[in-house]
Amino acid sequence: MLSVEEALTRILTEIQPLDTISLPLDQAIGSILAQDIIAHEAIPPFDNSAMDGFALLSKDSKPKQDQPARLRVIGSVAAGYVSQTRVEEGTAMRIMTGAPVPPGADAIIQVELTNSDGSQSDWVEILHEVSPGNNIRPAGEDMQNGQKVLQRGQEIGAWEIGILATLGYAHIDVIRAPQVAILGTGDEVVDLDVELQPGQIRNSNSYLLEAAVRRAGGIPHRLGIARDTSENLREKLGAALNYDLILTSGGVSVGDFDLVKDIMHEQGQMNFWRINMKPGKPVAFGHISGVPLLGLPGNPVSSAVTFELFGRPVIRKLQGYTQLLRPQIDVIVENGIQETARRRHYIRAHVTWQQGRFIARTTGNQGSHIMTSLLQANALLVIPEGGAIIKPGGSVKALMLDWPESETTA
Ligand SMILES: Nc1nc2c(c(=O)[nH]1)N[C@H]1C(S)=C(S)[C@@H](COP(=O)(O)OP(=O)(O)OC[C@H]3O[C@@H](n4cnc5c(N)ncnc54)[C@H](O)[C@@H]3O)O[C@H]1N2
Ligand code: MOO
Repeated sequence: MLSVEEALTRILTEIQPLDTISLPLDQAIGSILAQDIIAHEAIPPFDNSAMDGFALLSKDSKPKQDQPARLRVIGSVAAGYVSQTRVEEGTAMRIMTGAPVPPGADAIIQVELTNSDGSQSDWVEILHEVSPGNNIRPAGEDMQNGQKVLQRGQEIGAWEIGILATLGYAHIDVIRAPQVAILGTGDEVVDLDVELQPGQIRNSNSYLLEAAVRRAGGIPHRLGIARDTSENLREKLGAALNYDLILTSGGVSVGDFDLVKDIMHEQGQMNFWRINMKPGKPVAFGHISGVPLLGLPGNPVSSAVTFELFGRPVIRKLQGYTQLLRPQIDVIVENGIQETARRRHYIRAHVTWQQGRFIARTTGNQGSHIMTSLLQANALLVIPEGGAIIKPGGSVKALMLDWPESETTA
């Protein structure tokens, strides 16, 4: 059986980032840039005031015979307007934050350091001496015309959106999000609007996977449920060939109706089957007609955990991300663990930061059918192959499911 690391490497080797599309800026959050971003203008575009106050000649701010300099106020300039009037020696102009510095002035003094007769006053006393450039934000101080500000391959977050908007990029080239087909399998599995008959269960996996795919940045499409016949599975998978990735759940073990692997052999290729892990051993990976297919196990927890470990990195790589894997940290296991499994065990746990340490508490019954073991689980404790006994207060590695991906390879 493959190790988790081998399986990940074999999967990711087969996956390459998708092609580029142009997106309106307001839809680009979370995408990876497919172009370098060059500033085609200086930012700020013009010298402007950092304060509400007065524009003046700095040399006019010197006290005269111990008396504050008194200047004639020749006008006012608000943000959004350009003053044509020149500030000459002995004069000052009222100015607001963000307004262009009027010609002639080489400094701004904030209003709190002046004295005047109010907003209509035609004089102002300068209570502090200022140097040239005081409170002036020069053109190009932030970004210069021609400067490369963002690089191809960078993730677009809210701050990048702000910079792109500042530079006037209304559309940008990004790597497109993958279209992901999700197929449930099994004669026992029915949709949510159907009244359960004896022996039936609801198709929870497809809904969980749909949500998880969306959270990973993919565009999910539930393609229903394939019955346990080769014909029906073939037909349903045939409808999935226009997608970038196919996720199935169920039908990958050794039962009489576990047919996903057969169809992969028949219509494409199976790269591997089975990983030395619990939950999630029977994962199968390959392609049909060139479309990558990740066959996840039917047990709900196995399906959820293997999606996090393998499906999510695939969706990220398709989107052009290079950081694909969640970080692992050392945590203290509050309630201890006794584990004898031969496979590597991923135990659902809730990790919190308490008094300077990360403390993990496992989430109860770890059966791969116990969906409630996923509730509160923000981490998977990694118990090595062969098992381990960890006393209460002992330490173990935890894969942090709610920390941003920071690692590139397995
Ligand atoms: N003889 C063996 N039996 C099993 C083995 C094994 O090694 N030898 N492995 C077990 C393990 S581990 C797992 S995991 C499961 C995986 O089986 P499949 O992936 O083939 O899944 P199914 O048999 O179709 O279903 C398993 C379980 O999950 C429920 N299920 C299926 N689809 C859904 C769905 N869409 N939503 C919710 N629940 C679903 C299904 O009813 C079954 O209870 O195999 C073990 N058996
Ligand atoms: O691998 Mo199965 O997921 O242990 O139940």
